[in-house]
Amino acid sequence: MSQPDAATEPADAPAPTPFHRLADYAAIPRVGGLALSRDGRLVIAVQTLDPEKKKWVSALWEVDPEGRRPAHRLTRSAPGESSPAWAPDGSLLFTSARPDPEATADKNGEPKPALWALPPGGGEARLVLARTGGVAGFAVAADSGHVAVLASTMPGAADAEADEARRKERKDAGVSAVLHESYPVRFWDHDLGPAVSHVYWLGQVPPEVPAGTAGEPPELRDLTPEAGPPHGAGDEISLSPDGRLLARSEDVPDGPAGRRSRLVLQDTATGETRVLVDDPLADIHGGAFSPDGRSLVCVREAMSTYAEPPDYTLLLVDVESGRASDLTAGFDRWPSAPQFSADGSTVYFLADDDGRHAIFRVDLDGGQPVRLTEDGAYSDLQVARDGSALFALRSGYDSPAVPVRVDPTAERQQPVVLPNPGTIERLPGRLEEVEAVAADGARVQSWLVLPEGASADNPAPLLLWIHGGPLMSWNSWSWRWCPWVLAARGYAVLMPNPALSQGFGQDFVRRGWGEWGGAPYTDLMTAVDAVVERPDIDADRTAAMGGSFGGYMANWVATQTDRFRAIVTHASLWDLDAFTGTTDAAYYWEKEWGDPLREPKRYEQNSPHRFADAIRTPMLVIHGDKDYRVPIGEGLRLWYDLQKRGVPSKFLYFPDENHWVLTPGNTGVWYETVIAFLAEHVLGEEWQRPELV
Ligand SMILES: CSCC[C@H](NC(C)=O)C(=O)N[C@@H](C)C(=O)N[C@@H](CO)C(=O)O
Repeated sequence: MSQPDAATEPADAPAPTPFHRLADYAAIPRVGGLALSRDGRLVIAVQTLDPEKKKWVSALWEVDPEGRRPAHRLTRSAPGESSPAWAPDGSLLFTSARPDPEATADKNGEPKPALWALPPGGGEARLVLARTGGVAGFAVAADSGHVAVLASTMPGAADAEADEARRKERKDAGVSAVLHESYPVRFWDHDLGPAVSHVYWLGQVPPEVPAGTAGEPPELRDLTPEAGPPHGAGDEISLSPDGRLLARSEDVPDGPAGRRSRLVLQDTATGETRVLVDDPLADIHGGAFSPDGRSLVCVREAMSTYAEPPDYTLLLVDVESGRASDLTAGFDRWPSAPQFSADGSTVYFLADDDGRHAIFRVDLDGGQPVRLTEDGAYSDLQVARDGSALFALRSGYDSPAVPVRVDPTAERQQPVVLPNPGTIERLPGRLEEVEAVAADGARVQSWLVLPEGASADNPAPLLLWIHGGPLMSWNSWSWRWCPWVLAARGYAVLMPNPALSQGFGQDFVRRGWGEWGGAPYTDLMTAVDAVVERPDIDADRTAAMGGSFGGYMANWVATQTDRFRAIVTHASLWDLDAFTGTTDAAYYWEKEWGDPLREPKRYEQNSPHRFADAIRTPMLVIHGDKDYRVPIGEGLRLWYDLQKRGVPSKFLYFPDENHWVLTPGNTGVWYETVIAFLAEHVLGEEWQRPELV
């Protein structure tokens, strides 16, 4: 089945949906962060294309929590606004790299995010705090309104002036080098050091000064003067409601080239610090205070070993004594993002469950967690202060993220969608949930997107999409991997959750632990086998695609079977040994794979590069040079190995994208190139080279 690509039709012909034309797709508003005030005002961050269509820019919009009035835009600036949080007086704090209208000169050079406040009654936002290295994040105390900020700081800089002077010294001397004495040295897409993150106490947001008057820069107190490489004071902070205590997850050395995180508590008046939860066998993070500030709930992530995958649970911690108890013992899912209820008697949290990312509730006085939502994937959970409602962002394959209201007392509910600028009116096809049974009896759940018109008379070509992680699952909307863009071009897209996927229990993860080429691969084939039996799917025209771990698996598929007509592999792992030594956090992988020198077995059995000679399927390799998670060496070596063997292949290389392709222009050519490659090999059409690459 082939459908005309609206992109090739006259530009003024109306497209049936925004997924038919990549320009329309890029222009869909994208809803991000959500924040609820104590008096029930709701704000979301919405990304739209800038006038030049070179980047997506985020602005803050107010949403009616009752769902009666349309959302309206609160902020407007070229660099955009993000990370909204309400202060108890009703002012709205956010970060933005917008210029300060009061500033006489731009001391900072390249604009960096600063802390801004919009007054309670609306009007002009004002600059609260700027730092040369930018404001990386902040926390507001729910009752007192005290503020703590995260800012990157040069070693030994006691104040903002010294920090600025040290940065200038390096710049003037043309020095960008960093001397490391600990592991790791990079994170995601940036180098670590020499500046590291510090936590500063701002206290109350200083009052506004009359227009035209130069206010004194606010006084900051460094709560973490000892913060050092590689990660400084971390990037996760929360304040007790009265602002007296600050909890943060702190990164500490754990064996040679290893790290783990622990929870520390600081007295914000004295800076005195004590370790609240430190477990040599676990990472501790995500601390949230109870409304009375006497307890904390946090996530304990039992570290994986060669034999066992990680496991997660929620800890309820007494702030005074540090005594911790397991709130979700026996719950065979991985809880995250916990929040107390308004009266402190319950904790709400999120967890992957059966192809969903649901909201759960667990009572402090015992009992098993209860699932509150039926379908969809939730994030940005907010608890109303009067206990009447929860607010969150909900997405799924039926919708991108939209703000919703959730009843805290109802189970397995469909939430109320609140008016917002990101709702999609029509999708180019339909969504089904399907399942298959593996040889060992395990159930393999999948999402199947079907294009309009797919039928026995007009069976759709099939794309197998393989998720990354691998410890995650297909359950939420992704703008980077949006199946509807392919459905609008006539493809069915199968998104299976094979062994190692989250939300199906610990045993389901164990099935694939250390054996990526085993059950995770055979589960995917089981899912494909079941779907190609359907009359509305064309079993002869299929392709496999994946990114990151999904790219690993796409490579593995290429070495194991010739059943697909094409393979697309993005940011993929090719040589597991080389990858483990060069990724930004080797310790994350070494636990599962073992020391590459002393325990080579798993590397040898599961590394696709060792089976390169078996590849016959045409491959599209995609990689970004700023990818420090799966470094570019993986893509380069894969490309070389394919070229040496004469495998029909193409390499879409992004010199300045990271693990993800994020700019509108590059996103457009990503989809264009993938669509052209699939059209050639799956649909048998002539190769059409995308114009701009
Ligand atoms: C919770 S999934 C594990 C994430 C993993 N973390 C580290 C420290 O390496 C990771 O980044 N895995 C990548 C190889 C990957 O597959 N990433 C996927 C999912 O995050 C992606 O789409 O980028």
